[in-house]
Amino acid sequence: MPELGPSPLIAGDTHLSVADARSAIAAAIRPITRTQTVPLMQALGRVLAADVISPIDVPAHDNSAMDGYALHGADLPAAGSVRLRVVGTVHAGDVPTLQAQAGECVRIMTGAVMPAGLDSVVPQELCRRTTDGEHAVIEIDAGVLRPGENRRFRGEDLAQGRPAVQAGRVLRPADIGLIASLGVAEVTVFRRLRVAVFSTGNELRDLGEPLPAGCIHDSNRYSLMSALQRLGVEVIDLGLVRDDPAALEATLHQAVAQADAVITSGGVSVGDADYTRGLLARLGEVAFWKVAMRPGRPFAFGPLRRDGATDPAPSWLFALPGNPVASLVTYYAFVREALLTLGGASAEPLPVLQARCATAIRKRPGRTEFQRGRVHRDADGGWSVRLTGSQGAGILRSMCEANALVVLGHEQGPVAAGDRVDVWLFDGLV
Ligand SMILES: Nc1nc2c(c(=O)[nH]1)N[C@H]1C(S)=C(S)[C@@H](COP(=O)(O)OP(=O)(O)OC[C@H]3O[C@@H](n4cnc5c(N)ncnc54)[C@H](O)[C@@H]3O)O[C@H]1N2
Ligand code: MOO
Repeated sequence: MPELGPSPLIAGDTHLSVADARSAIAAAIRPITRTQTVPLMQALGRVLAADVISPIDVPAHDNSAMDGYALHGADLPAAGSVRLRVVGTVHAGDVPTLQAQAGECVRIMTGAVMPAGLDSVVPQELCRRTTDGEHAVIEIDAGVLRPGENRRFRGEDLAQGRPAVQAGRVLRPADIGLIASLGVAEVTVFRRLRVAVFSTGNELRDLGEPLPAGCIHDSNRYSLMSALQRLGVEVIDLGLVRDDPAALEATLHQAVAQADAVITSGGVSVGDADYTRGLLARLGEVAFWKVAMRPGRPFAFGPLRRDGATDPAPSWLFALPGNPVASLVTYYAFVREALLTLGGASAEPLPVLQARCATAIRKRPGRTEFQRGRVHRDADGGWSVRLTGSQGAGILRSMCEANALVVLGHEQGPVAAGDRVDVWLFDGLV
């Protein structure tokens, strides 16, 4: 076995900025190409691989947006009021054949096809219904309706032949409903991304195992697998691996044989038992290691070769630091979007909110800092953020209490109480 000890931390050796690290990952990875066709009700959360082209206009006809009376906009009065004779009724699902002349209107229900020539609908509560001899009549005052109001146009939602939902979309409930509105029962999606996860460290014990002195329960694998579940990928749980180069190498081989990406935590720093980076160098290539950020500085990324595999694409290793908060922060900062891209999704930038920082924060330029905070709404309608206690990289509790990460940029200096800071909302992240 070749020497796999960690490289020493050389004074002055480079740390990539968070932005450069994100760009390097985005430049390296290519989306998977394999697709499959699934019934619509199995498509929620999957990544659409081909545009859904609308086979019809939606709605298929001009129709009413209200229960009321369809009329000629030209009949609406500029002043005073107008009386219109009701010459028929149209329900949703009817195909109206009647003709309404000037001064006439038609009782119409929401969703019913507009009778030919009529262009406006007055909601029933905005007019008065009376009679004129044996005829029903409505009376409308000036100013309650503009010509053309409350008519929905044929094809205004979707036009026949145009893409209704574009490839790359992670399908949400509204997308499923929209595709159903086209009568489309199956969609083409990318195959599910396969992501292997394992934790490294002699001190780690799994759930259900006794906890000898000096040991801790593995938490990283559980938080990471949970984040991956939310992302909709197929999670391959490879458990715990000891700080033993041979065991780590065997597990990496096992991971690469099955997975598009591999996420490890721990063993990526400069301790005597930190082997992950050395293995990445031997089984693939270290694209970069060490990012100018806190927490999360020791983070390695690169491709692992898949010797003998029919698929020429590498498996990408994201080697996350062991400290529980550092592993989650690096997941949010780098891994989440990378996996979305790898799975074929068009990566949308994360929503960033600006909030007033309740307290001062010490910060020096030259690295990005992620602090755990709780964002809340102020009485004046603005947003404020308060840090959630101890920010140590191992303190998971302050992460649980947070609903956002305060992100202090690379060049930023100290923050004074009341300054505006960028925050990433967790609900946009996971
Ligand atoms: N001399 C230096 N020491 C350290 C540096 C450094 O630059 N020079 N960096 C520090 C930073 S920052 C971090 S983060 C950690 C990361 O180190 P590793 O990725 O090698 O992680 P470990 O040493 O294996 O573990 C760190 C810490 O986290 C606990 N841990 C690990 N895995 C898990 C898990 N699955 N669940 C829960 N907790 C876990 C582990 O017990 C350690 O306490 O290195 C610093 N040191
Ligand atoms: O980056 Mo270490 O990430 O401070 O815990």
